[in-house]
Parts: sequence; C-alpha cells; structure tokens
Amino acid sequence: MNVSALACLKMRVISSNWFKPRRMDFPRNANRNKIDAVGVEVVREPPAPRGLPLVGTTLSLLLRGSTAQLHRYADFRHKQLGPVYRESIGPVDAYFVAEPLEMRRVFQLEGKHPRNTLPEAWMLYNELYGCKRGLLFMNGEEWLHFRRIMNPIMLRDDNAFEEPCRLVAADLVSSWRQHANKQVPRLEQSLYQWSTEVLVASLVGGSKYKENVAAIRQLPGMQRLSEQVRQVFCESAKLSLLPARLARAIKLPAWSRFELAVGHAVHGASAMVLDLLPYSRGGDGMLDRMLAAGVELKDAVRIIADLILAAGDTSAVTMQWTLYLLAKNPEAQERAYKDPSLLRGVLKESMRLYPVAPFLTRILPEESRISGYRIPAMSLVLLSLFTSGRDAKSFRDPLRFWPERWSRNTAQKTGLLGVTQASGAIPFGLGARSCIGRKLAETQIFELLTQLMSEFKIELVNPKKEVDIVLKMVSVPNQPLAIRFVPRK
Ligand code: HEM
Repeated sequence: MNVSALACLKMRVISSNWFKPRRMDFPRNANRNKIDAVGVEVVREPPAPRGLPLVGTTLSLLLRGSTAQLHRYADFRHKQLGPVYRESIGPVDAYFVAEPLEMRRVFQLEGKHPRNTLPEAWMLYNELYGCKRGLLFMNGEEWLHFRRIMNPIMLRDDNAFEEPCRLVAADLVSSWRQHANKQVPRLEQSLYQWSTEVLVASLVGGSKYKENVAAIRQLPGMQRLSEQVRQVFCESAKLSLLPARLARAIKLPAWSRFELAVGHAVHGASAMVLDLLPYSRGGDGMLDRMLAAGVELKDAVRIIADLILAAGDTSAVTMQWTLYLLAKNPEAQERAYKDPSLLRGVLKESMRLYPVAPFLTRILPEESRISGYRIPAMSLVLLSLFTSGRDAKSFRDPLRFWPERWSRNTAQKTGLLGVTQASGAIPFGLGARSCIGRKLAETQIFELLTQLMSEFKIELVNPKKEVDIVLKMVSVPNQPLAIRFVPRK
C-alpha cells in the first residue's frame, strides 16, 4: 500500500481523520441557483443532505455502519441525492461523484500535477521522521519527473513481467497442493507473500530470479518482508478510525504499533532493494532499468520500497475477492476453466464488484463544473467506484458476476456484451496519476489464476455464508475467506 497507493492506496480510503478540515466556502443550502451579471450562466450548487444542528449527518453515518461502511453510506446518498452530491463527513467536506462520464471529466480537470489524498497517519509519520517516500507520496515536479521515468519501465508492453509472475505463482500453487481438499491455511498471509515475491522477482527480472531464487529466499529480510507489509495495513486500518495527531499526542498504543510497523516495513523494504542489487545486475528487471534510466540509487530505494508496500494489499485483496467470486459462482468458474480467455472478464468483474479502493480522490486545482454543479478550486472530489461499478445504467444485471459481459459484441455501442459505460468501473483510476502497478498486478493475477484453475476447482468451505466488504483502508472481506482447492484429476 490503496500504502495506495500505499494505496494504491489506498488512499483511497477515506475515514474521518483523513483530511484536514477545510473552510466551508459556500452556503450549505443545496441547489441554490446563481445567475451571473448578464443573466446567462446558471450555476447550481450540488445537493447536500440535511443534517442535525452541531452533529450534521454524523448520526446517519454511524447508523449505517460508520466509516467501515462508507461505500454503502455513499451509495445510499447517491440513491437519495443523485450522481453528484456534497457532504461533510466529520471535518471533511467532499463532493461525491458516481456518474461515469463526469468521473472521466474529473481526470481531465486534475491539472498537470494531479493531487489525491493520503491517510493522515502516513503523512504524519513522514513528517515526524523526515521520510522521503516514493511516487505515492510525491507531488508537483518531483512526482512528474519520476513518474515519467517509471511509466515506460512499469507500463511497458513487452511481457517482461510474465516470467517472474509465472515462477512465483508456480511456487504458491505447489505449496497449496499439499492442502488439496482442505481449507487453505493462512490464505491472506500466503497472498501477501505472493505479491511481495512477485515484486522482488520483477525487480531482478525473470531469468536472474530463476538463477538466484534460492539465494534470494535466504536473504535476511526476505522471510519477514511480506509480514511487515501486512502489519502496516493491519495497523493503518486500526488507526484510520482515529485522528492520528491526537492518537500520537495521547500516546495511544495504536499509534506506537503503527509507527513500529511502518518503520519495520520501510526499512525492511529499503534494505531488501540494496540486498537485491548483486542479483539484478545484467538482468532485465525493474531495478536495473531504473538505474540505467539515471535514477540515483537512493531514489530507486525509496520508490521501490513504496512499490513493495503498494503492491502488498492491493493484489492480495483483489485475489481474495476473485477466488471468492469464482467459488461462489461454480458455473462461471467452469466456463472460465474451459475458455481461459474469459479470465480477463473474471478479473474485471471482481474489481468492478469489489474495488480495492472504493473511492478515488482528487483535489481539483481550479474552480470546475461537474454535471453543471460548481466545484470550488481546491475541493476534494471523491469518485464513488463502489456505486458506479454496481449501477444498472452502466452494467446490465449489475450485481451478477458475469465475466462474459466484457466479451466483444459489436451490437453494443461500447463493443462489450453487458457493458453500457465501461468507465463506471475504473479500479486502477485513470489519467496521469493512475495506478503504475496495473500491468504487473494484472499479469500476476492472470498467472496465478491460470495455473490454479487448470489444476483445481475453487470451492467455498461454507457456501451459504455471505462475505461482504468492510473498509479497512481498502475493501477487505469482513471475515477470513474459507476456501479449498479440489484437484480436477
Ligand atoms: C489489483 C491490484 C491493484 C489495484 C486495484 C490498484 C489500484 C490503485 C489505485 C486506485 C490507485 C490510485 C489511482 C488514482 O488515484 O487515479 C493506485 C495508485 C498506485 N499504485 Fe496501484 N493498484 C494495484 C496494484 C499495484 C501494484 C502491484 C503496485 C506496485 C507494483 C501499485 C503501485 C501503485 C502506485 C505507486 C500508485 C501511485 C501512483 C502515483 O501516484 O503516481 N499498485 N493503485
């Protein structure tokens, strides 16, 4: 990690302590029309829910499950107020947008140096420790400089991620073979380990990783790294319900645990990059390519350390939702087994229904119009991906897990069988600041699914038990997934 980037962070997540309070810069009454001097332009204010004196709408949010269910709360508000509305949640004043074309427009309005928001605790940590971090935390010219270097390295089209992803997936599937027919133990931990190893393998490149896999696994920090990354997410999630500065000021154990977890993960990941140097030289991995592109080692270390964090929860959690959906829908699973080209649709459906980041955030630099509503400069805009991904206007039979909906069909305007507006589902974001790990994430999930499904059926241990989203920084299952893999032969 939405540390989304570290979070991709993941950031994505909003809780009441995420943002600093902003001055209310226009009156609260919704839909107040304004006419300019020549009587031409009608500027509307977005609708806003009515709140109680002093507490505003906090009570409604609490009754609907608090910030752990913010995606459902925003969904309820969209149904009540429409695809664009404004609400203050705690100290945070935000504009929520769920209309696909208007969401696209937000990316056009984001400016040359797009800004999103990050959890207060992460920012506070960096401030206290004077930490210089990776892409997720950079802004302005520094971000643009490194992003331009990293784009061709990470979003390239030469299938360079395939071999590292294949090798790491083969190891995981082989470890799962020992537990065939039984509930997979420590599923979440194994998937964190898988995403961390995929990143390490991609850093050194497929052939170098193959040559040195035993030595790399023996590196002192390697065993601990995925657990350190997982801990950052566990501790960040706990802290996301409290104002971080207050938690620190009153010496809450949650802050100390968070500080410790981030310290371990950032140092562990940075040390790992240095340890990998001798193995990556002369290969085609990301690390060598970054250095060849002129990135100084100290910058490569901080950028990669954050990639390791950003990759951990996003890929691991997306894979959990994908396994859940396949197990819950055995017929769709059989169709995807028989026709592996459907796997693309499987992943798209999983991220549409269960977006790891249920909200994308942007701070728009200029005063803008969204759906005709005035959005003042420097406003926080939240794109409600949970709502837009489940909207019948964009997706036929929207709650159905239907991988074929993404198959080509020329009779449809979008060219896709069950999709009316594809930008209703943008799990990696759009535009210049969209997820830089997209290609790696897609490749690693395809590789693991391909190997797993060719050998096993994926089943739920308790098929009747419904699993739902809870927001803990990102959208995670509200209970540990109980899955088993049943050999096909
Ligand atoms: C299924 C897996 C993943 C999902 C759903 C995901 C999603 C996202 C989202 C929604 C954003 C913010 C985009 C925006 O604000 O427009 C983001 C940013 C980011 N992601 Fe991912 N991500 C995934 C995997 C990864 C992986 C594997 C890596 C690292 C290799 C990664 C690295 C990053 C970074 C560094 C950023 C910040 C980019 C910037 O600010 O320039 N992500 N991701």
